[in-house]
Amino acid sequence: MTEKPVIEFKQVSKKYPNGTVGLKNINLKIPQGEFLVIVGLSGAGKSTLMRTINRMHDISSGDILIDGESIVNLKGKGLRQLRRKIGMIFQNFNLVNRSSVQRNVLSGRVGYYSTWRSMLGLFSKADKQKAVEALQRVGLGEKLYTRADQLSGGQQQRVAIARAFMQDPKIVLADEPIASLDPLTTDSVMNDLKRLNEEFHITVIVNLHSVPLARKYADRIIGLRGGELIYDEPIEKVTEADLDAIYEPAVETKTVKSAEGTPSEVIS
Ligand SMILES: Nc1ncnc2c1ncn2[C@@H]1O[C@H](COP(=O)(O)OP(=O)(O)OP(=O)(O)O)[C@@H](O)[C@H]1O
Repeated sequence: MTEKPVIEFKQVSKKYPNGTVGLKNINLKIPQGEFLVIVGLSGAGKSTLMRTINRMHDISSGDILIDGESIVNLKGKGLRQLRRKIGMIFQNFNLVNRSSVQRNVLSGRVGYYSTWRSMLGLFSKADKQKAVEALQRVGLGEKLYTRADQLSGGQQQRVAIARAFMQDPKIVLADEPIASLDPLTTDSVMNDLKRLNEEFHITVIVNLHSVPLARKYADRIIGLRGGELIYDEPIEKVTEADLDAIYEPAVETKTVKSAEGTPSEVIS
């Protein structure tokens, strides 16, 4: 990789307070503008890995660099600035149901306002216009004044994408963004994410259970198992057999391609 990574994991491990291993010695470099899909069985550590990037989870050892700077000890203003440049999309959308679509989308902007201004909803004219454009970008321009809970699941997720876009993020993390959606809606949500990635060079990291979708949208696929990085390949090199191996039940010794392309033994 010649481009400087926007995100770098250096020997990152995470143990939860109850002793469960979330991540084990992860080394990973993600360049700006990549569409990275994380796959793996349930409990493999996909959400944990994603949530260490915006410090929703703290790590136990190692280091995580964003734009070349360690984020693991950030506090206060530094942490707020980090989170401002990282948008997050959740499986269950995380909208304020009783608020309008406009208010939900504008809330993506709160990192740029003082607490009292954002609590009073005192957003600038420019940001209100930006919200309209963000909604138009996801095909929901006419829903500005609709209450969030009057939208379908797919529409709610697209509002969440518009909200993330309002942050002017460098990175968008999408944690199983399509798990609650039907197949048709799934494509529109994935296409919205891909557009953000391609038009604005935003780094997008998505956790997916669907192998066909991972193949369709990813620039690169990484696989986790038991908190370990067991697979890391650009999409051109990904084979069905590789993906099958990642998804085989964790009962026996497997050989899976490693980041360097050399086979490594994985004992589950
Ligand atoms: N807050 C927590 N406390 C203790 N253990 C946790 C916590 N969150 C996750 N774990 C454990 O850490 C491991 C990794 O979980 P994680 O949610 O990252 O997996 P995942 O690959 O995202 O799974 P899924 O696809 O089911 O969402 C699992 O064994 C899980 O039970």
